[in-house]
Amino acid sequence: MSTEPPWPERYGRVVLDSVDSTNAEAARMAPELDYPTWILAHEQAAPRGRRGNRWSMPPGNFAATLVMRPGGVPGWAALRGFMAGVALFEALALYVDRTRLSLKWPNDVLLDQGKVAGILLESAGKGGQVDWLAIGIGVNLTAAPTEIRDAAFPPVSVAEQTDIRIDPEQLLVRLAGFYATQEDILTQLGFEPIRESWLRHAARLGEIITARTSQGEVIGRFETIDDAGQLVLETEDGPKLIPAAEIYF
Ligand SMILES: O=C(O)CCCC[C@@H]1SC[C@@H]2NC(=O)N[C@@H]21
Repeated sequence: MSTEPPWPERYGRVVLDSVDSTNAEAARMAPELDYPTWILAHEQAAPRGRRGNRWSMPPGNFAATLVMRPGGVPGWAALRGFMAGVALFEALALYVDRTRLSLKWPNDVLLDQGKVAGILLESAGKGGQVDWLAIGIGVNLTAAPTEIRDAAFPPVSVAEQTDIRIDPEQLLVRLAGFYATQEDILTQLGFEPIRESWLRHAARLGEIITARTSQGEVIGRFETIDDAGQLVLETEDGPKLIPAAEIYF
């Protein structure tokens, strides 16, 4: 891959040797932000994962956060997790055979059925309006963390699964390009084409899966995601819409 694509217009870029967490840095930068900005760090001392979990970042892995002030209601901002998932899928597919990659709802990337990347959305706002949104993306490029949290989806890394070495800064340029395209699609055509792209790469679509929610488990056929990104399961009691859950295959 010799030619470097251009950095997308109207996006800033900050590259740090080390930080506590790129999402924490995003929150600090947000009040002064003029335009959406990618923050990449080569080291994170306190990376965070979804649901209050810690995220582990062995050296050489990818850690970046896109911080923006998109305005609008939280549900609309949350669609950007799917946009980031599609963009990350496309960026990784420049290096790795795309048939080995898939998207696990809501926004993990799987490589050979193991978790290779996770996305953490954090936001703040008031009066029902989003003030800022941080889309934090971690990709196991060189090594998977050794502490296995989710035995159903053991962490894997690109290097260990494929022998392919990806430079984090090079991946960022490609990811930022694909992400900017997703924003253009959202502006011009709405969420529907993004929903369709996400579904094309979805893991286990049409199969029976288990969603573990705060109210218990729901088992059903993974039919689709709706226009708010909710999981739609066809269960014995009819269709169920699930806004938040961990899913198991
Ligand atoms: O739990 C998950 O699946 C989401 C993990 C997200 C990790 C990334 S690494 C870059 C950004 N900064 C953080 O502190 N977390 C996210």
